[in-house]
Amino acid sequence: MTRTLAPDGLPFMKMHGLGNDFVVIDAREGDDPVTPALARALGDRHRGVGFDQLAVIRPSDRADFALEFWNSDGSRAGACGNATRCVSDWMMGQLGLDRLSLVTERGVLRAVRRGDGLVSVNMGAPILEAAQIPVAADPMHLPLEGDPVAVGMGNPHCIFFVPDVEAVDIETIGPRIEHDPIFPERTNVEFAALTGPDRLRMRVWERGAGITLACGSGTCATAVAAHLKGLTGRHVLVDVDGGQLEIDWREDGVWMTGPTALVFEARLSPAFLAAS
Ligand SMILES: N[C@@H](CCC[C@H](N)C(=O)O)C(=O)O
Repeated sequence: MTRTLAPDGLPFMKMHGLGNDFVVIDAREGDDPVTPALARALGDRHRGVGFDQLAVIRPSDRADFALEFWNSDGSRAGACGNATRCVSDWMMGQLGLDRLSLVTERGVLRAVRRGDGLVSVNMGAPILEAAQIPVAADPMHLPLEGDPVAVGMGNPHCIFFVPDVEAVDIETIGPRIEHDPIFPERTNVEFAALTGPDRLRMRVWERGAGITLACGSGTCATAVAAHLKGLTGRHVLVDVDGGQLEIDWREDGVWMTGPTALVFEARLSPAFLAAS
């Protein structure tokens, strides 16, 4: 990869979806500036900008644009639902559209701005091959009852249904499950409970980022798991720490809808780029 060290720095945007926050770099023109080291430096909330994920916009000949995701620990992620909604919303504004297509590691996805201003993205079909994890919660020596469900949304998720989500010590249990050897690529970990008809409460430990206020792909995976367990229908509301997402598992994929926010636009200094 070559590095862009423009004399006036590198433009970026800060966005969030329900407090799941992102730095977004538009790399459709110019050299590729992103390396694992730059992602880690930028993700540092004290010495960088701080984010849960870094999203890089690239050109595509298959869709309106392509998106690539990095976690704050410098690892890559195959999917990020909230960043997909945020960047799609911004891109629809730039292109004067109210719907568009984009390419991620999952393939071509579609995004739409609804009449109420919320943005929906089709995250594609869930991957259910590993839906019953071969190891139950007990042998993992976890203080949790019930076996987890594994759902892929272009990235791995392991969902535990628990009686009281607020009582789970996510900071302790989350990293143990993320790094358990049964997940060779590590995993995102969700803790969920049914709180009403077709309504779920979910908290998350994200692979490569830790506790976040929302995880779009995790919310999709949790809704799929809840339906597979017979707890809900295919259309659910999910309350996460940062707000609420609407999930609709349709014939053509799992649609996720929620708010987006552009917080500010700025430039990374050449000195920061040179040091990272
Ligand atoms: N916050 C995201 C998920 C980000 C990627 C995840 N941490 C991974 O490593 O798979 C979302 O909104 O989906």
